[in-house]
Amino acid sequence: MIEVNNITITLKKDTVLKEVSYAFESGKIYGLRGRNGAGKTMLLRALAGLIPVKEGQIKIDDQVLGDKIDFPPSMGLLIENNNLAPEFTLTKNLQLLGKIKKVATDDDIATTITRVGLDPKDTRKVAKFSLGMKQRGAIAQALFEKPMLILLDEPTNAIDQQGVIEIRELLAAEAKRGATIILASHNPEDLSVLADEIIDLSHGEIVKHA
Ligand SMILES: Nc1ncnc2c1ncn2[C@@H]1O[C@H](COP(=O)(O)OP(=O)(O)OP(=O)(O)O)[C@@H](O)[C@H]1O
Repeated sequence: MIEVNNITITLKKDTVLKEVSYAFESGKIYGLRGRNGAGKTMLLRALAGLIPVKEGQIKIDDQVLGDKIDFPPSMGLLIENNNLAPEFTLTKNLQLLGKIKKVATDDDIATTITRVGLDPKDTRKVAKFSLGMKQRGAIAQALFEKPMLILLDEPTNAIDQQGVIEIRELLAAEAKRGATIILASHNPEDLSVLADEIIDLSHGEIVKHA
């Protein structure tokens, strides 16, 4: 359970999130909707522990972000550009990242790469990947450790039509596993097909949710 309690975030005198409160449950997919600059990415960043929250509070399973924990302990993240090292294969990238937490086996890595529609045996460096392949790789990076909180900014960007259907199925399966998924998207179909709840943001405020 993730609780956002009345957070206000001001960056360089701009209020980028204003009195935002929401409760996110496990096993559900939440869609963030709103115009460019509405605050979707800022909310994802705050949830990821990437922006200090000075007004209000975010609790991850009763632990306050920035107090007992700096980051959600079990989190998969895809925000803006992918962070894959271009000079390595995707498998090598995930193996290197996996060394920090040591929760994913080589089998988990291969399975996740297959699930995003790529080949775990591909010997090409990520630098040689197409845009859509890089995006699939970034989704694999967000999912390979089976995180309980998955934060995704525009996950289906650059992915071909058939791939979008596959990625949606994959995310639905992750929610079924029990993960909480919060995604920002400009694709109305991503939101209507995937989201259990849609949260509308405008000028940093939640204006509606359904
Ligand atoms: N580093 C920063 N410092 C100050 N303000 C910022 C910074 N980054 C973003 N902002 C501001 O925060 C507000 C919210 O931006 P955010 O990136 O969350 O919007 P968004 O809803 O994700 O938009 P988009 O649909 O374009 O991705 C915007 O007004 C933006 O100008």
